[in-house]
Amino acid sequence: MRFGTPLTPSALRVMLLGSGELGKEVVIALQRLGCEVIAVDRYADAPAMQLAHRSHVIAMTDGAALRRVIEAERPHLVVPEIEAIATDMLLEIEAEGLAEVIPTARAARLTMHREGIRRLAAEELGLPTSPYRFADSFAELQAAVAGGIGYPCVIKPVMSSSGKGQSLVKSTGELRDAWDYAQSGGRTGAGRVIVEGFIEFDYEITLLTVRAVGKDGEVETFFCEPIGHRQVAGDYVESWQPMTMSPLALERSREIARAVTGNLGGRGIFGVELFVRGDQVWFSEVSPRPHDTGLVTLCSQRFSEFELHARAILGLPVDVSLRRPGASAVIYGGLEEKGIAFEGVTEALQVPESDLRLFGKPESFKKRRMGVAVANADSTDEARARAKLVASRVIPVKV
Ligand SMILES: Nc1ncnc2c1ncn2[C@@H]1O[C@H](COP(=O)(O)OP(=O)(O)OP(=O)(O)O)[C@@H](O)[C@H]1O
Ligand SMILES: NCC(=O)N[C@@H]1O[C@H](COP(=O)([O-])[O-])[C@@H](O)[C@H]1O
Ligand SMILES: [Mg+2]
Repeated sequence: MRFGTPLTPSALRVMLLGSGELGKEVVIALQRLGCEVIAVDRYADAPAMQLAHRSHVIAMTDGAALRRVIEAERPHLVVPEIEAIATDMLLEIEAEGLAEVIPTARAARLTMHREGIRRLAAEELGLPTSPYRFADSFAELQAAVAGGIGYPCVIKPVMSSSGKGQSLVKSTGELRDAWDYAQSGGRTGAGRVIVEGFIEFDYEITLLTVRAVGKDGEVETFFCEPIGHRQVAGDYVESWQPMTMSPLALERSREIARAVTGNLGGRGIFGVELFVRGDQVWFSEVSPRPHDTGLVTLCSQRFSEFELHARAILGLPVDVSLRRPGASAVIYGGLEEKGIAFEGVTEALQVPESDLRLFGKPESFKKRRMGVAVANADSTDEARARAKLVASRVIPVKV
């Protein structure tokens, strides 16, 4: 990769498809390494757009619109930041050599859709997963549950994230509402759902896995320390690193992560989501990009997951070492308002070893993630208490 000067013909141009809080940190990391960054998303003034050299608002699921913006900007690298993108067009763009897609267009296509990644993991790679079926109608959903998945089960749109459209269903009476919610709650509208058998896990982790060029010039796999996290209604509320695991569970987690990221290929960071009970490990899903639970690495690692992503995609060496135990806690909007303000920031940052990100999203929703608190301590328990205290002191208010 040749590093140049932004806004001149020598620039190394990187286009982000998706410009949320995760992309914002990637932009910072890329710009520190002298890249020219173009941010794209479905709405104006998205967090990463507020920093990028240029930005574009398009429907990223519209292939023609995606091609137009890539042809106009001619980025060297195209970096998906969200799953809802016209990934068939990314395959074409990669095949034509128009731009390099991170980590690969195939990885973006398989993971945008729960069916693609689930069939790859369970049916091709033979990895342990929850039992699952797909359904295109309420009748098919009923048949899938009656035909073996049973209760409790989890129902999700095939294209969604952060728990959007997801329900935990405990009995037949709740099935209709779950179907309706999956039809209205996904990121790209109605359609197919996955129904998964519920895994009674002891805990769940994200294993950040980096594919980056190693000492001998070949792509190697690096594992960050596991991240523990807690989810409410399918959305992450807090995470911590390192998560203590049995040696066997950690080894199995790494084997699964190596298998799935090795198949997806390319360079970059992957968030491999795993459920753990005792020494047993199940693959849940994978993001071929930074992961929300990995926000904790802003304080816990030598290089955050965003810096690691930037380094890996630019072909630079990585260092995945932990710096100090840390934790993150989400700050929700709590309000349905545009241009909200935040009170209590001074008090929040009086908590020892703490820090804060306010993402700058132009509009708040009750359950929209608007910021995150991070904190370090000697132990993850103490770091969690600190991060939660910081988050609780930040109060979103209407202006
Ligand atoms: N089959 C399952 N058994 C038990 N818990 C589950 C199952 N599927 C999902 N969950 C719970 O719901 C959470 C969110 O599920 P999942 O990761 O599939 O959704 P998502 O919308 O892709 O979330 P994100 O985008 O934040 O990763 C999981 O982290 C887990 O806590
Ligand atoms: N679990 C995936 C995830 O956390 N993605 C992050 O949330 C943003 C969308 O937020 P929004 O829905 O508030 O616009 C995405 O752009 C990405 O940064
Ligand atoms: Mg998930």
